[in-house]
Amino acid sequence: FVPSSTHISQSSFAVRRAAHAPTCLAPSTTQQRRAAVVPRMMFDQLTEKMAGIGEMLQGKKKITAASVERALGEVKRALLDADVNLKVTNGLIESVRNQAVGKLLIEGVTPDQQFVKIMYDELVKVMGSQQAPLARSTKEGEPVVILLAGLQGAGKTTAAAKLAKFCQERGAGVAPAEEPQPEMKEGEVWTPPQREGPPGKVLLVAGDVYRPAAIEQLQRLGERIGAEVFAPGRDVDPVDIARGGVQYARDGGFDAVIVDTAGRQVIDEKLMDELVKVKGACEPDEVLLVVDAMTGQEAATLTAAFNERVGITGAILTKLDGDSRGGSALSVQGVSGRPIKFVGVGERIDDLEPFYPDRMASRILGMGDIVSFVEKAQKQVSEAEMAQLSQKMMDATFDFNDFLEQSKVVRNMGSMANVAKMIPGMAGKLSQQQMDDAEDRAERADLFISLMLPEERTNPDLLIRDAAALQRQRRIAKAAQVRPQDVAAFISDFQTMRTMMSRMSKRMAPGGDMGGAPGGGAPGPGGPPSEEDMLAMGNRQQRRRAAKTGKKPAGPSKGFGAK
Ligand SMILES: Nc1nc2c(ncn2[C@@H]2O[C@H](COP(=O)(O)OP(=O)(O)OP(=O)(O)O)[C@@H](O)[C@H]2O)c(=O)[nH]1
Repeated sequence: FVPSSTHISQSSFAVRRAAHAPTCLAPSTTQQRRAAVVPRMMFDQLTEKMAGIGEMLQGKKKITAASVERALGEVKRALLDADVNLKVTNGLIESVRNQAVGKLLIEGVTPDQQFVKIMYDELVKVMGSQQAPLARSTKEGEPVVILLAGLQGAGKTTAAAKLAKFCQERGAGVAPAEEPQPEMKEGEVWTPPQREGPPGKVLLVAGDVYRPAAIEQLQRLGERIGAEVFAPGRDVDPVDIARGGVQYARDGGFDAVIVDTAGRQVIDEKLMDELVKVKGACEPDEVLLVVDAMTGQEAATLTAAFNERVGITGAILTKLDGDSRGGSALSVQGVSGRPIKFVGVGERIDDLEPFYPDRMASRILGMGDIVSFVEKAQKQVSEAEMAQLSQKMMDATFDFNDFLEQSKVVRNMGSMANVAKMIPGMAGKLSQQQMDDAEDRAERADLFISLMLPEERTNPDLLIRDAAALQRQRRIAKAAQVRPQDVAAFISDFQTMRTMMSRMSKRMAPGGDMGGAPGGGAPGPGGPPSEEDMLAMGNRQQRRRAAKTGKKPAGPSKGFGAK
Protein backbone atom coordinates (compact mmCIF):
# COMPACT_ATOMS: atom_id res chain seq x y z
CA PHE A 1 0.00 0.00 0.00
CA VAL A 2 1.54 3.26 -1.10
CA PRO A 3 -0.79 6.01 0.09
CA SER A 4 0.50 8.96 -1.82
CA SER A 5 1.34 7.49 -5.17
CA THR A 6 -1.54 5.03 -5.37
CA HIS A 7 -4.23 7.45 -4.31
CA ILE A 8 -3.10 10.31 -6.34
CA SER A 9 -2.51 8.24 -9.38
CA GLN A 10 -5.99 6.82 -9.14
CA SER A 11 -7.58 10.19 -8.76
CA SER A 12 -5.63 11.75 -11.53
CA PHE A 13 -6.05 8.67 -13.67
CA ALA A 14 -9.79 8.59 -13.42
CA VAL A 15 -12.24 9.95 -15.96
CA ARG A 16 -14.93 12.67 -16.17
CA ARG A 17 -18.34 11.26 -15.33
CA ALA A 18 -20.35 14.41 -14.95
CA ALA A 19 -20.48 14.97 -18.69
CA HIS A 20 -21.84 11.50 -19.39
CA ALA A 21 -23.62 10.06 -16.40
CA PRO A 22 -27.33 10.72 -16.41
CA THR A 23 -27.38 11.59 -12.74
CA CYS A 24 -29.14 14.44 -11.04
CA LEU A 25 -26.39 14.50 -8.40
CA ALA A 26 -23.81 15.91 -10.77
CA PRO A 27 -24.97 19.55 -10.79
CA SER A 28 -25.08 19.92 -7.04
CA THR A 29 -21.67 18.26 -6.66
CA THR A 30 -20.26 20.64 -9.20
CA GLN A 31 -21.96 23.60 -7.55
CA GLN A 32 -20.55 22.65 -4.17
CA ARG A 33 -17.13 22.31 -5.68
CA ARG A 34 -17.33 25.67 -7.37
CA ALA A 35 -18.53 27.28 -4.14
CA ALA A 36 -15.40 26.08 -2.41
CA VAL A 37 -13.03 27.19 -5.15
CA VAL A 38 -12.65 30.89 -4.39
CA PRO A 39 -11.89 30.77 -0.67
CA ARG A 40 -9.63 27.77 -1.04
CA MET A 41 -7.63 29.71 -3.57
CA MET A 42 -7.00 32.39 -0.99
CA PHE A 43 -5.08 29.98 1.22
CA ASP A 44 -3.26 28.69 -1.82
CA GLN A 45 -2.24 32.25 -2.56
CA LEU A 46 -0.41 32.47 0.74
CA THR A 47 1.28 29.15 0.02
CA GLU A 48 2.22 30.27 -3.46
CA LYS A 49 3.66 33.55 -2.22
CA MET A 50 5.65 31.79 0.48
CA ALA A 51 7.14 29.47 -2.15
CA GLY A 52 8.09 32.51 -4.23
CA ILE A 53 9.83 34.17 -1.30
CA GLY A 54 12.23 31.26 -0.80
CA GLU A 55 13.05 31.50 -4.49
CA MET A 56 14.06 35.16 -4.05
CA LEU A 57 17.08 34.04 -2.07
CA GLN A 58 18.06 31.23 -4.39
CA GLY A 59 21.55 31.35 -5.81
CA LYS A 60 22.77 33.82 -3.15
CA LYS A 61 25.97 32.97 -1.31
CA LYS A 62 24.85 34.37 2.02
CA ILE A 63 21.84 36.00 3.56
CA THR A 64 22.37 39.74 3.34
CA ALA A 65 20.35 42.47 5.04
CA ALA A 66 19.15 43.74 1.66
CA SER A 67 17.95 40.38 0.39
CA VAL A 68 16.27 39.63 3.70
CA GLU A 69 14.46 42.98 3.64
CA ARG A 70 13.15 42.29 0.16
CA ALA A 71 11.95 38.85 1.15
CA LEU A 72 10.44 40.12 4.39
CA GLY A 73 8.52 42.81 2.51
CA GLU A 74 6.93 40.03 0.48
CA VAL A 75 6.24 37.92 3.56
CA LYS A 76 4.50 40.84 5.21
CA ARG A 77 2.34 41.51 2.18
CA ALA A 78 1.44 37.81 1.93
CA LEU A 79 0.49 37.59 5.60
CA LEU A 80 -1.59 40.76 5.57
CA ASP A 81 -3.32 39.63 2.37
CA ALA A 82 -4.19 36.40 4.15
CA ASP A 83 -5.79 38.55 6.88
CA VAL A 84 -3.26 37.83 9.59
CA ASN A 85 -3.45 40.28 12.49
CA LEU A 86 -1.06 43.23 12.08
CA LYS A 87 0.55 42.84 15.50
CA VAL A 88 1.15 39.14 14.91
CA THR A 89 2.57 39.88 11.44
CA ASN A 90 4.95 42.55 12.72
CA GLY A 91 6.12 40.32 15.56
CA LEU A 92 6.82 37.48 13.17
CA ILE A 93 8.69 39.70 10.69
CA GLU A 94 10.83 41.18 13.44
CA SER A 95 11.72 37.79 14.78
CA VAL A 96 12.64 36.40 11.36
CA ARG A 97 14.72 39.51 10.62
CA ASN A 98 16.68 39.16 13.87
CA GLN A 99 17.48 35.58 13.14
CA ALA A 100 18.11 35.75 9.42
CA VAL A 101 20.38 38.76 8.97
CA GLY A 102 24.04 37.98 9.28
CA LYS A 103 23.31 34.35 9.94
CA LEU A 104 26.24 32.18 9.03
CA LEU A 105 25.30 29.62 6.53
CA ILE A 106 25.28 26.02 7.63
CA GLU A 107 27.31 23.86 5.32
CA GLY A 108 25.17 22.26 2.66
CA VAL A 109 22.21 24.54 3.35
CA THR A 110 21.36 27.24 0.85
CA PRO A 111 20.25 30.73 1.99
CA ASP A 112 16.73 30.16 0.72
CA GLN A 113 16.47 26.88 2.61
CA GLN A 114 17.76 28.54 5.74
CA PHE A 115 15.30 31.41 5.37
CA VAL A 116 12.40 29.01 4.88
CA LYS A 117 13.48 27.08 7.99
CA ILE A 118 13.52 30.28 10.05
CA MET A 119 10.09 31.20 8.66
CA TYR A 120 8.80 27.73 9.46
CA ASP A 121 10.02 27.88 13.07
CA GLU A 122 8.45 31.29 13.54
CA LEU A 123 5.14 30.24 12.02
CA VAL A 124 5.04 27.24 14.36
CA LYS A 125 5.79 29.51 17.33
CA VAL A 126 3.11 32.02 16.36
CA MET A 127 0.55 29.21 16.31
CA GLY A 128 1.47 27.98 19.78
CA SER A 129 4.44 25.66 19.09
CA GLN A 130 2.79 22.44 20.18
CA GLN A 131 -0.48 20.67 19.76
CA ALA A 132 -2.55 21.63 22.80
CA PRO A 133 -4.28 18.46 23.98
CA LEU A 134 -7.81 18.28 25.28
CA ALA A 135 -7.95 18.60 29.07
CA ARG A 136 -8.51 15.61 31.25
CA SER A 137 -10.76 15.46 34.25
CA THR A 138 -9.16 16.87 37.36
CA LYS A 139 -11.39 14.83 39.65
CA GLU A 140 -10.73 11.14 39.95
CA GLY A 141 -13.40 8.93 38.47
CA GLU A 142 -15.40 11.90 37.19
CA PRO A 143 -16.14 12.80 33.59
CA VAL A 144 -14.19 15.52 31.89
CA VAL A 145 -16.50 18.52 31.45
CA ILE A 146 -16.22 20.49 28.22
CA LEU A 147 -18.18 23.69 27.72
CA LEU A 148 -18.63 25.05 24.20
CA ALA A 149 -19.32 28.71 23.41
CA GLY A 150 -19.43 30.76 20.23
CA LEU A 151 -21.24 33.08 17.88
CA GLN A 152 -24.31 31.95 15.98
CA GLY A 153 -23.57 29.75 13.03
CA ALA A 154 -19.89 29.26 13.91
CA GLY A 155 -20.51 25.52 13.92
CA LYS A 156 -20.88 24.98 17.67
CA THR A 157 -23.56 22.29 17.62
CA THR A 158 -21.77 20.42 14.85
CA ALA A 159 -18.49 20.77 16.77
CA ALA A 160 -20.15 19.32 19.90
CA ALA A 161 -21.06 16.15 18.02
CA LYS A 162 -17.68 15.95 16.27
CA LEU A 163 -15.90 16.32 19.61
CA ALA A 164 -18.16 13.68 21.17
CA LYS A 165 -17.17 11.27 18.40
CA PHE A 166 -13.51 12.16 18.90
CA CYS A 167 -13.81 11.41 22.65
CA GLN A 168 -15.64 8.15 21.95
CA GLU A 169 -12.89 7.02 19.59
CA ARG A 170 -9.76 8.42 21.09
CA GLY A 171 -10.61 8.51 24.73
CA ALA A 172 -9.03 11.97 24.71
CA GLY A 173 -9.62 13.69 27.98
CA VAL A 174 -11.30 10.71 29.50
CA ALA A 175 -8.31 8.90 30.93
CA PRO A 176 -8.40 8.32 34.68
CA ALA A 177 -6.93 11.21 36.60
CA GLU A 178 -4.18 9.12 38.19
CA GLU A 179 -2.66 8.50 34.77
CA PRO A 180 -0.60 11.67 34.40
CA GLN A 181 -0.43 13.40 31.08
CA PRO A 182 3.03 12.73 29.68
CA GLU A 183 5.52 15.53 30.18
CA MET A 184 6.25 17.08 26.84
CA LYS A 185 9.61 18.45 25.88
CA GLU A 186 10.07 21.41 23.56
CA GLY A 187 8.86 20.49 20.10
CA GLU A 188 7.32 17.18 21.20
CA VAL A 189 3.78 16.39 20.22
CA TRP A 190 1.35 14.38 22.28
CA THR A 191 -1.33 12.57 20.39
CA PRO A 192 -4.07 11.05 22.49
CA PRO A 193 -3.87 7.29 22.20
CA GLN A 194 -6.53 5.39 20.33
CA ARG A 195 -8.91 4.08 22.95
CA GLU A 196 -8.98 0.35 23.46
CA GLY A 197 -12.14 -1.54 24.33
CA PRO A 198 -15.63 -0.11 24.15
CA PRO A 199 -16.12 3.47 22.94
CA GLY A 200 -15.91 6.27 25.49
CA LYS A 201 -19.28 7.08 27.06
CA VAL A 202 -20.02 10.66 26.15
CA LEU A 203 -23.00 12.80 27.14
CA LEU A 204 -24.10 15.76 25.04
CA VAL A 205 -25.97 18.47 26.93
CA ALA A 206 -28.43 20.57 24.93
CA GLY A 207 -28.02 23.98 26.52
CA ASP A 208 -28.97 26.13 23.53
CA VAL A 209 -32.58 26.87 24.44
CA TYR A 210 -32.88 29.96 22.23
CA ARG A 211 -32.38 28.68 18.68
CA PRO A 212 -35.55 26.72 17.93
CA ALA A 213 -33.96 23.77 16.13
CA ALA A 214 -30.73 23.54 18.17
CA ILE A 215 -31.97 20.85 20.58
CA GLU A 216 -33.36 18.66 17.79
CA GLN A 217 -30.14 19.13 15.78
CA LEU A 218 -28.07 17.91 18.71
CA GLN A 219 -30.44 15.00 19.31
CA ARG A 220 -30.17 13.95 15.69
CA LEU A 221 -26.39 14.18 15.74
CA GLY A 222 -26.24 12.31 19.06
CA GLU A 223 -28.33 9.53 17.62
CA ARG A 224 -26.01 9.26 14.63
CA ILE A 225 -22.92 8.72 16.75
CA GLY A 226 -24.62 6.76 19.51
CA ALA A 227 -24.14 9.41 22.20
CA GLU A 228 -26.85 10.12 24.75
CA VAL A 229 -28.26 13.67 24.72
CA PHE A 230 -29.40 15.37 27.92
CA ALA A 231 -32.20 17.70 26.83
CA PRO A 232 -34.71 18.77 29.47
CA GLY A 233 -36.25 21.22 26.99
CA ARG A 234 -36.48 24.87 26.01
CA ASP A 235 -38.38 25.98 29.12
CA VAL A 236 -35.56 25.11 31.49
CA ASP A 237 -32.91 27.64 32.52
CA PRO A 238 -29.62 26.92 30.67
CA VAL A 239 -27.74 27.20 33.97
CA ASP A 240 -29.88 24.41 35.44
CA ILE A 241 -29.51 22.35 32.27
CA ALA A 242 -25.71 22.56 32.51
CA ARG A 243 -25.68 21.70 36.21
CA GLY A 244 -28.18 18.89 35.75
CA GLY A 245 -26.32 17.50 32.72
CA VAL A 246 -23.02 17.28 34.55
CA GLN A 247 -24.68 15.62 37.55
CA TYR A 248 -26.41 13.14 35.23
CA ALA A 249 -23.04 12.32 33.61
CA ARG A 250 -21.40 11.82 37.03
CA ASP A 251 -24.19 9.53 38.22
CA GLY A 252 -24.25 7.60 34.95
CA GLY A 253 -20.51 6.89 34.86
CA PHE A 254 -19.89 8.89 31.68
CA ASP A 255 -16.32 9.55 30.57
CA ALA A 256 -16.99 12.97 29.10
CA VAL A 257 -19.76 15.54 29.05
CA ILE A 258 -19.99 18.22 26.38
CA VAL A 259 -22.24 21.19 27.06
CA ASP A 260 -23.62 23.08 24.06
CA THR A 261 -24.65 26.67 24.77
CA ALA A 262 -26.67 29.35 23.00
CA GLY A 263 -24.97 31.18 20.15
CA ARG A 264 -24.57 34.94 20.11
CA GLN A 265 -24.97 37.17 17.11
CA VAL A 266 -22.46 39.60 18.46
CA ILE A 267 -20.86 39.87 21.84
CA ASP A 268 -24.07 40.29 23.77
CA GLU A 269 -23.75 41.23 27.45
CA LYS A 270 -26.83 39.34 28.61
CA LEU A 271 -25.82 36.09 27.01
CA MET A 272 -22.23 36.61 28.10
CA ASP A 273 -23.46 36.90 31.72
CA GLU A 274 -25.42 33.73 31.26
CA LEU A 275 -22.36 31.94 29.91
CA VAL A 276 -20.40 33.00 32.99
CA LYS A 277 -23.18 31.52 35.15
CA VAL A 278 -23.29 28.30 33.10
CA LYS A 279 -19.54 28.02 33.53
CA GLY A 280 -19.90 28.52 37.29
CA ALA A 281 -22.60 25.86 37.44
CA CYS A 282 -20.80 23.10 35.54
CA GLU A 283 -17.18 23.83 36.57
CA PRO A 284 -15.72 22.75 33.25
CA ASP A 285 -12.23 21.37 32.77
CA GLU A 286 -12.24 22.87 29.29
CA VAL A 287 -14.02 25.93 27.87
CA LEU A 288 -13.66 25.98 24.11
CA LEU A 289 -14.72 28.85 21.91
CA VAL A 290 -15.94 27.72 18.52
CA VAL A 291 -14.84 30.25 15.90
CA ASP A 292 -15.33 30.39 12.17
CA ALA A 293 -12.11 30.50 10.08
CA MET A 294 -13.94 32.47 7.39
CA THR A 295 -13.86 35.51 9.66
CA GLY A 296 -10.06 35.73 9.37
CA GLN A 297 -8.38 37.70 12.13
CA GLU A 298 -11.81 38.50 13.56
CA ALA A 299 -11.73 34.94 14.94
CA ALA A 300 -8.69 35.94 16.98
CA THR A 301 -10.26 39.16 18.31
CA LEU A 302 -13.32 37.21 19.32
CA THR A 303 -11.25 34.59 21.13
CA ALA A 304 -9.50 37.37 23.05
CA ALA A 305 -12.85 38.99 23.97
CA PHE A 306 -14.39 35.73 25.21
CA ASN A 307 -11.26 34.93 27.12
CA GLU A 308 -11.34 38.26 28.87
CA ARG A 309 -15.03 38.08 29.68
CA VAL A 310 -15.61 34.38 30.40
CA GLY A 311 -12.17 32.79 30.60
CA ILE A 312 -11.59 30.11 28.01
CA THR A 313 -9.00 27.37 27.63
CA GLY A 314 -8.81 27.21 23.85
CA ALA A 315 -10.57 27.43 20.52
CA ILE A 316 -12.02 25.17 17.88
CA LEU A 317 -11.47 26.75 14.48
CA THR A 318 -14.21 25.58 12.12
CA LYS A 319 -14.62 25.67 8.34
CA LEU A 320 -10.91 25.61 7.66
CA ASP A 321 -11.83 23.66 4.54
CA GLY A 322 -13.91 26.55 3.25
CA ASP A 323 -11.66 29.54 3.81
CA SER A 324 -8.24 28.64 4.95
CA ARG A 325 -6.72 31.99 4.19
CA GLY A 326 -4.55 31.37 7.19
CA GLY A 327 -5.42 34.65 8.91
CA SER A 328 -7.43 33.02 11.65
CA ALA A 329 -5.13 30.06 12.22
CA LEU A 330 -2.12 32.36 12.43
CA SER A 331 -3.70 35.01 14.64
CA VAL A 332 -5.71 33.23 17.37
CA GLN A 333 -2.84 32.27 19.68
CA GLY A 334 -0.93 35.54 19.21
CA VAL A 335 -3.93 37.80 19.84
CA SER A 336 -5.75 35.88 22.57
CA GLY A 337 -2.99 33.91 24.22
CA ARG A 338 -5.21 30.84 23.91
CA PRO A 339 -4.39 27.89 21.66
CA ILE A 340 -6.43 26.44 18.84
CA LYS A 341 -7.06 22.89 20.02
CA PHE A 342 -9.07 21.53 17.10
CA VAL A 343 -9.93 22.44 13.55
CA GLY A 344 -13.11 21.64 11.66
CA VAL A 345 -12.29 20.61 8.12
CA GLY A 346 -15.70 19.74 6.71
CA GLU A 347 -19.33 19.19 7.47
CA ARG A 348 -19.09 15.50 8.20
CA ILE A 349 -18.95 14.20 11.75
CA ASP A 350 -15.40 12.88 11.24
CA ASP A 351 -14.13 16.22 10.00
CA LEU A 352 -12.46 17.34 13.21
CA GLU A 353 -8.71 17.22 13.70
CA PRO A 354 -6.40 18.19 16.53
CA PHE A 355 -4.55 21.35 15.52
CA TYR A 356 -0.84 20.84 14.95
CA PRO A 357 1.06 24.13 14.55
CA ASP A 358 3.98 22.40 12.85
CA ARG A 359 1.81 20.70 10.27
CA MET A 360 -0.08 23.89 9.58
CA ALA A 361 3.22 25.73 9.08
CA SER A 362 4.29 23.04 6.63
CA ARG A 363 1.09 23.49 4.70
CA ILE A 364 1.42 27.24 4.61
CA LEU A 365 4.97 26.97 3.34
CA GLY A 366 3.87 24.45 0.73
CA MET A 367 5.99 21.70 2.21
CA GLY A 368 2.96 19.47 2.36
CA ASP A 369 1.94 17.34 5.25
CA ILE A 370 2.86 13.74 4.81
CA VAL A 371 2.28 12.99 8.50
CA SER A 372 -1.41 13.77 8.57
CA PHE A 373 -1.78 12.28 5.11
CA VAL A 374 -0.48 8.92 6.28
CA GLU A 375 -2.50 9.12 9.49
CA LYS A 376 -5.66 9.74 7.54
CA ALA A 377 -4.89 6.94 5.14
CA GLN A 378 -4.20 4.58 8.02
CA LYS A 379 -7.53 5.45 9.62
CA GLN A 380 -9.31 4.48 6.45
CA VAL A 381 -7.53 1.20 5.78
CA SER A 382 -6.85 -1.34 8.50
CA GLU A 383 -3.44 -2.99 8.68
CA ALA A 384 -4.88 -6.34 7.63
CA GLU A 385 -6.46 -4.77 4.58
CA MET A 386 -3.17 -3.05 3.80
CA ALA A 387 -1.28 -6.35 3.96
CA GLN A 388 -3.88 -8.02 1.75
CA LEU A 389 -3.79 -5.16 -0.70
CA SER A 390 -0.02 -5.12 -0.94
CA GLN A 391 -0.05 -8.88 -1.59
CA LYS A 392 -2.53 -8.29 -4.40
CA MET A 393 -0.28 -5.58 -5.78
CA MET A 394 2.70 -7.91 -5.73
CA ASP A 395 0.85 -10.72 -7.42
CA ALA A 396 -0.72 -8.35 -9.93
CA THR A 397 -4.13 -9.65 -8.85
CA PHE A 398 -5.35 -6.17 -7.95
CA ASP A 399 -8.78 -6.11 -9.58
CA PHE A 400 -11.49 -3.58 -10.33
CA ASN A 401 -13.15 -4.14 -6.94
CA ASP A 402 -9.86 -3.20 -5.26
CA PHE A 403 -9.69 -0.17 -7.50
CA LEU A 404 -13.16 0.91 -6.36
CA GLU A 405 -12.24 0.30 -2.73
CA GLN A 406 -9.17 2.52 -3.14
CA SER A 407 -11.17 5.25 -4.82
CA LYS A 408 -13.47 5.19 -1.82
CA VAL A 409 -10.52 5.62 0.52
CA VAL A 410 -9.36 8.67 -1.43
CA ARG A 411 -12.89 10.13 -1.34
CA ASN A 412 -13.13 9.56 2.40
CA MET A 413 -9.92 11.48 2.82
CA GLY A 414 -11.61 14.54 1.41
CA SER A 415 -11.57 16.39 -1.85
CA MET A 416 -8.74 16.01 -4.32
CA ALA A 417 -7.59 19.50 -3.30
CA ASN A 418 -7.34 18.49 0.35
CA VAL A 419 -5.46 15.31 -0.47
CA ALA A 420 -3.07 17.13 -2.82
CA LYS A 421 -2.32 19.75 -0.17
CA MET A 422 -1.05 17.07 2.16
CA ILE A 423 1.52 15.67 -0.23
CA PRO A 424 4.94 17.31 -0.17
CA GLY A 425 5.64 19.12 -3.38
CA MET A 426 2.02 18.96 -4.55
CA ALA A 427 0.70 21.97 -2.63
CA GLY A 428 0.00 24.79 -5.03
CA LYS A 429 1.20 22.71 -8.01
CA LEU A 430 -2.19 21.59 -9.31
CA SER A 431 -4.64 24.14 -10.60
CA GLN A 432 -8.25 23.99 -9.52
CA GLN A 433 -9.09 22.91 -13.05
CA GLN A 434 -6.65 20.01 -12.88
CA MET A 435 -8.05 18.91 -9.54
CA ASP A 436 -11.64 19.17 -10.77
CA ASP A 437 -10.70 17.14 -13.84
CA ALA A 438 -9.01 14.48 -11.73
CA GLU A 439 -12.05 14.21 -9.48
CA ASP A 440 -14.37 13.96 -12.44
CA ARG A 441 -12.15 11.37 -14.12
CA ALA A 442 -12.21 9.31 -10.92
CA GLU A 443 -15.99 9.44 -10.97
CA ARG A 444 -16.09 8.27 -14.56
CA ALA A 445 -13.78 5.35 -13.77
CA ASP A 446 -16.20 4.38 -11.00
CA LEU A 447 -19.03 4.53 -13.52
CA PHE A 448 -17.25 2.15 -15.91
CA ILE A 449 -16.59 -0.29 -13.11
CA SER A 450 -20.18 -0.10 -11.91
CA LEU A 451 -21.24 -1.20 -15.39
CA MET A 452 -18.99 -4.27 -15.40
CA LEU A 453 -20.31 -7.75 -14.63
CA PRO A 454 -19.22 -9.17 -11.25
CA GLU A 455 -16.92 -11.67 -12.97
CA GLU A 456 -15.31 -8.89 -15.02
CA ARG A 457 -14.58 -6.93 -11.88
CA THR A 458 -12.81 -9.82 -10.20
CA ASN A 459 -11.13 -11.01 -13.37
CA PRO A 460 -9.91 -8.00 -15.37
CA ASP A 461 -8.48 -10.38 -17.98
CA LEU A 462 -12.02 -10.84 -19.28
CA LEU A 463 -11.77 -7.24 -20.46
CA ILE A 464 -8.13 -7.46 -21.54
CA ARG A 465 -7.25 -10.86 -23.03
CA ASP A 466 -10.54 -12.71 -23.33
CA ALA A 467 -11.78 -13.46 -26.86
CA ALA A 468 -14.86 -11.38 -26.14
CA ALA A 469 -12.90 -8.58 -24.46
CA LEU A 470 -13.70 -6.03 -27.17
CA GLN A 471 -17.38 -6.88 -27.12
CA ARG A 472 -17.43 -6.52 -23.36
CA GLN A 473 -15.73 -3.12 -23.57
CA ARG A 474 -18.24 -1.96 -26.19
CA ARG A 475 -21.12 -3.03 -23.94
CA ILE A 476 -19.75 -0.88 -21.10
CA ALA A 477 -19.14 2.09 -23.41
CA LYS A 478 -22.71 1.92 -24.69
CA ALA A 479 -24.17 1.80 -21.20
CA ALA A 480 -21.95 4.68 -20.09
CA GLN A 481 -22.76 6.64 -23.27
CA VAL A 482 -19.10 7.14 -24.12
CA ARG A 483 -16.88 6.12 -27.03
CA PRO A 484 -15.47 2.54 -26.94
CA GLN A 485 -11.97 4.11 -27.08
CA ASP A 486 -12.63 5.77 -23.74
CA VAL A 487 -13.31 2.45 -22.05
CA ALA A 488 -10.37 0.85 -23.88
CA ALA A 489 -8.04 3.60 -22.68
CA PHE A 490 -9.23 3.21 -19.11
CA ILE A 491 -8.71 -0.55 -19.18
CA SER A 492 -5.33 -0.33 -20.81
CA ASP A 493 -4.16 2.19 -18.23
CA PHE A 494 -5.56 0.04 -15.43
CA GLN A 495 -3.46 -2.84 -16.73
CA THR A 496 -0.35 -0.63 -16.97
CA MET A 497 -0.92 0.57 -13.44
CA ARG A 498 -1.36 -2.99 -12.19
CA THR A 499 1.89 -4.12 -13.74
CA MET A 500 3.70 -1.09 -12.41
CA MET A 501 2.34 -1.61 -8.91
CA SER A 502 3.38 -5.23 -8.95
CA ARG A 503 6.95 -4.36 -10.01
CA MET A 504 7.16 -1.55 -7.53
CA SER A 505 5.84 -3.69 -4.65
CA LYS A 506 8.37 -6.38 -5.44
CA ARG A 507 11.18 -3.88 -5.54
CA MET A 508 10.11 -2.40 -2.22
CA ALA A 509 9.54 -5.73 -0.47
CA PRO A 510 12.23 -7.13 1.85
CA GLY A 511 15.02 -8.39 -0.36
CA GLY A 512 13.86 -6.19 -3.22
CA ASP A 513 16.33 -3.69 -4.62
CA MET A 514 14.54 -0.83 -2.78
CA GLY A 515 14.78 -2.72 0.54
CA GLY A 516 11.25 -2.37 1.94
CA ALA A 517 10.33 -2.62 5.57
CA PRO A 518 8.71 -5.86 6.63
CA GLY A 519 4.94 -6.04 6.65
CA GLY A 520 2.50 -4.30 4.46
CA GLY A 521 4.81 -3.40 1.63
CA ALA A 522 5.14 0.15 2.92
CA PRO A 523 8.07 2.16 1.63
CA GLY A 524 11.22 1.06 3.37
CA PRO A 525 14.26 3.03 4.49
CA GLY A 526 14.98 3.76 0.88
CA GLY A 527 11.75 5.74 0.79
CA PRO A 528 9.04 5.59 -1.83
CA PRO A 529 9.96 5.12 -5.50
CA SER A 530 11.33 8.27 -7.06
CA GLU A 531 9.81 9.99 -10.03
CA GLU A 532 12.70 8.60 -12.10
CA ASP A 533 11.83 5.07 -10.98
CA MET A 534 8.27 5.61 -12.11
CA LEU A 535 9.41 7.05 -15.40
CA ALA A 536 11.99 4.34 -15.93
CA MET A 537 9.30 1.75 -15.43
CA GLY A 538 6.99 3.48 -17.85
CA ASN A 539 9.80 3.72 -20.41
CA ARG A 540 10.73 0.09 -20.00
CA GLN A 541 7.18 -0.83 -20.72
CA GLN A 542 7.06 1.38 -23.75
CA ARG A 543 10.29 -0.11 -25.07
CA ARG A 544 8.99 -3.63 -24.53
CA ARG A 545 5.72 -2.80 -26.27
CA ALA A 546 7.66 -1.16 -29.10
CA ALA A 547 9.89 -4.23 -29.45
CA LYS A 548 6.80 -6.42 -29.74
CA THR A 549 4.97 -4.28 -32.24
CA GLY A 550 8.03 -3.05 -34.09
CA LYS A 551 6.75 0.53 -33.66
CA LYS A 552 8.74 3.38 -32.13
CA PRO A 553 7.75 4.17 -28.53
CA ALA A 554 5.18 6.95 -28.30
CA GLY A 555 5.85 10.21 -26.48
CA PRO A 556 5.26 10.68 -22.79
CA SER A 557 2.14 8.91 -21.50
CA LYS A 558 -0.84 11.11 -21.02
CA GLY A 559 -1.83 9.18 -17.91
CA PHE A 560 -4.42 6.71 -16.89
CA GLY A 561 -7.66 7.12 -18.73
CA ALA A 562 -6.50 10.26 -20.54
CA LYS A 563 -8.34 10.97 -23.73
N1 LIG B 1 -17.53 23.36 5.59
C1 LIG B 1 -17.72 23.28 6.91
N2 LIG B 1 -18.94 23.55 7.42
C2 LIG B 1 -19.11 23.47 8.75
C3 LIG B 1 -18.04 23.13 9.61
N3 LIG B 1 -18.53 23.15 10.89
C4 LIG B 1 -19.84 23.49 10.80
N4 LIG B 1 -20.20 23.68 9.52
C5 LIG B 1 -21.52 24.08 9.00
O1 LIG B 1 -21.85 25.36 9.53
C6 LIG B 1 -23.25 25.49 9.70
C7 LIG B 1 -23.57 25.98 11.10
O2 LIG B 1 -23.25 24.97 12.03
P1 LIG B 1 -24.02 24.78 13.43
O3 LIG B 1 -23.32 23.71 14.16
O4 LIG B 1 -25.47 24.64 13.22
O5 LIG B 1 -23.75 26.20 14.08
P2 LIG B 1 -24.02 26.74 15.56
O6 LIG B 1 -22.83 27.54 15.93
O7 LIG B 1 -24.43 25.63 16.46
O8 LIG B 1 -25.22 27.69 15.32
P3 LIG B 1 -26.05 28.43 16.44
O9 LIG B 1 -26.73 27.36 17.26
O10 LIG B 1 -26.99 29.24 15.64
O11 LIG B 1 -25.12 29.23 17.22
C8 LIG B 1 -23.83 24.12 9.40
O12 LIG B 1 -24.33 24.14 8.09
C9 LIG B 1 -22.64 23.18 9.49
O13 LIG B 1 -22.79 22.05 8.67
C10 LIG B 1 -16.73 22.87 9.04
O14 LIG B 1 -15.73 22.60 9.70
N5 LIG B 1 -16.65 22.97 7.68
